[in-house]
Amino acid sequence: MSTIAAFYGGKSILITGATGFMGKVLMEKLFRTSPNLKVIYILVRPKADQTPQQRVFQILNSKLFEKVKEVCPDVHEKIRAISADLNQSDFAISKEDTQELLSCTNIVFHCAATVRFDDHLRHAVQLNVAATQQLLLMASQMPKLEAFIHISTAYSNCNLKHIDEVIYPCPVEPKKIIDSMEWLDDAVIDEIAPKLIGDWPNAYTFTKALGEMVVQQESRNLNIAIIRPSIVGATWQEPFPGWVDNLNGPNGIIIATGKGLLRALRATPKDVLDVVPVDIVVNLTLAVGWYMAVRRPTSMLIYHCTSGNLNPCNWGKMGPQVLATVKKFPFEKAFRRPNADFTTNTITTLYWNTVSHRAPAIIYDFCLWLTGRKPRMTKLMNRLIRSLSLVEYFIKQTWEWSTYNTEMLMSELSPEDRRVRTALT
Ligand SMILES: CCCCCCCCCCCCCCCCCCCCCC(=O)SCCNC(=O)CCNC(=O)[C@H](O)C(C)(C)COP(=O)(O)OP(=O)(O)OC[C@H]1O[C@@H](n2cnc3c(N)ncnc32)[C@H](O)[C@@H]1OP(=O)(O)O
Ligand SMILES: NC(=O)C1=CN([C@@H]2O[C@H](COP(=O)(O)OP(=O)(O)OC[C@H]3O[C@@H](n4cnc5c(N)ncnc54)[C@H](OP(=O)(O)O)[C@@H]3O)[C@@H](O)[C@H]2O)C=CC1
Repeated sequence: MSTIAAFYGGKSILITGATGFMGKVLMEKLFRTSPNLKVIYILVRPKADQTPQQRVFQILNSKLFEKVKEVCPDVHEKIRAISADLNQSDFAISKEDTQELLSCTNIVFHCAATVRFDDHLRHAVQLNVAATQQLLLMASQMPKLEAFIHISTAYSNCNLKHIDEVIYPCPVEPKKIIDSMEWLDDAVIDEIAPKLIGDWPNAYTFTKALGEMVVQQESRNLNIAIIRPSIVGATWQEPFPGWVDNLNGPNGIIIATGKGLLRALRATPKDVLDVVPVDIVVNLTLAVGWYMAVRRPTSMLIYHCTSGNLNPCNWGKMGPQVLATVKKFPFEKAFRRPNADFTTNTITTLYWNTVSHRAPAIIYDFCLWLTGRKPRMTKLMNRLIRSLSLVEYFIKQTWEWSTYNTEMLMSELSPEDRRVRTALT
C-alpha cells in the first residue's frame, strides 16, 4: 500500500466542496485507496429540493463511486453529511455537528468556492474570502488537526506574468472588503467593483487572491498549505478516464465542439494551454496533506499544480486532438458535425461568430418556429458566445508558474507513490 494511502487510515477528514467537481474526485480517491479511514465529514447544503443526505446518496450511487463500493462496502457509514451553508456567517451548522467537527477532525481540505466568473462581488467575497476566514477560525479550535489544505487557483495572481509559489499581497485588505460587504448595498458594490477588482479579470480570481491573504493572515499556529491548480479537466486515469460533471473550464468548450455548436475559437496555436486532469490535482492534494502532517514544514507552503513547464500542451496540439476525438466518438443529438478552427483577431472572431454561430442558430430556430416547436438554439449559442468571452482572458495569454515546491514534494515520495502521482512530468 502507498505510504500516503496508509497515512489516511483511521483519520477523520473534513472536506468542504465535496459535492463539487474536484471534491467528488477527492472523496472517491480517499475512500478507494484508504478504505480504513475513520470518517469523511462533508459540508453539504440542501439543493434543488434534495436534502444533504439525498444528495450524498445520489453521489455514492453514481458511476464515479462504482469502484469504491467494491473496496469500501461500508462507505455509507463512513461519510457524514453535515448540513451547512457557507453563505451564512456560522455556516448554519448545528451546535452538535460543530462540536463533533471541532473535537474529531484531523485533516481539512477546503475546496468549496464559487467558481463563476460573473458572480456578484458580494457573493464571491462571502464564499471565497469570508467563508475561508470562518473555516480557519474553526480549524484553530480543532485540537487533533494535523493539516489544513486550502485549494486556490493558479490564476489568483493572473495579473502577473510569472508567478512563484508565494502569496502576493493584494492592494485591498481582505478584512476591509468583508466588512464593507456587510453594509454596502448591491448597487453601490456594482459601482465600485471594477475599481476594487483592479487589474484582475473577474471577481472569481480577485476573491481567490484575497482568500489566500486571509489564509496567510489567519493561519495562527495551523499547519497550512495552499494548492493552486490551473485549468482542471476531466480525469486522466482514476477512477476511469474522461469523467467530468460540469461545463466549466475546458469541459463546456470541448462539449460545444463535439456538439457542432462551436466552430471558431480565438486562440493562438503556439500558445501553451495549462490544463491538468482532476485526478492529478487530487493526487497532489492528498500528497500535500500527508507531507504537511508528517514532515511538518516550518512555514506555510504553496504548491502549483500546473503542466505548462513540466508537460506543455499548446493549442495547435490540443485543438486537432479534441477534434479528432469528437469525430471518432460522435456526440448524440449533435447540432452539426464537429468542425472548428482558430481565429486570431477580433475581426475574424466577430465574422465567424456571426456566420458560423449566430446565423445558423437563428435559421434553425426559425425552422423550429415554423414547425410549431419552441426555438432554443439562439439562446444556447448566445450562452456559449458569452462563456467564450468570459474565458477569453485566460485563452489569449499565457503565464509561467514556478513548480519548485511541487517538484520537491514529488522527490520526497516513495517509488510507489511517485509512480501514482507524478503524471505531470
Ligand atoms: C481547432 C479548434 C478546437 C476547439 C476545441 C479546443 C478545446 C481545447 C480545450 C479548451 C480549453 C479551454 C480553456 C478555458 C479556460 C478556462 C479558464 C479557467 C481559468 C480559471 C480556472 C479556475 O480556477 S475555476 C474554473 C472553473 N470556472 C469556470 O470555468 C467558470 C466559467 N463559467 C462561468 O463562469 C459560467 O458558466 C458562465 C461562463 C458565466 C456562464 O454562465 P451562464 O449562467 O450563462 O451559464 P451556466 O453555467 O449557469 O449554465 C446555464 C446554462 O447554460 C449552459 N451552458 C453553460 N456553459 C455552456 C457552454 N460552454 N456551452 C454550452 N452550454 C453551456 C448550461 O448547460 C446551462 O443549461 P440549463 O440552463 O439548461 O441548465
Ligand atoms: N475547476 C477548475 O478548473 C478549477 C477549480 N479550482 C478550485 O477548486 C475548488 C473546487 O472547484 P470545482 O470543484 O471546480 O467547483 P464546483 O463549482 O464544482 O464545486 C464548488 C463546491 O463548493 C460548494 N459550495 C458552493 N457554495 C456553497 C455554499 N454556499 N455552501 C456550501 N457549499 C458551497 C458547492 O456545493 P454545491 O454542490 O451545493 O453547489 C460545491 O461542492 C475551488 O476552490 C476552485 O476555486 C482551481 C483551479 C481550477
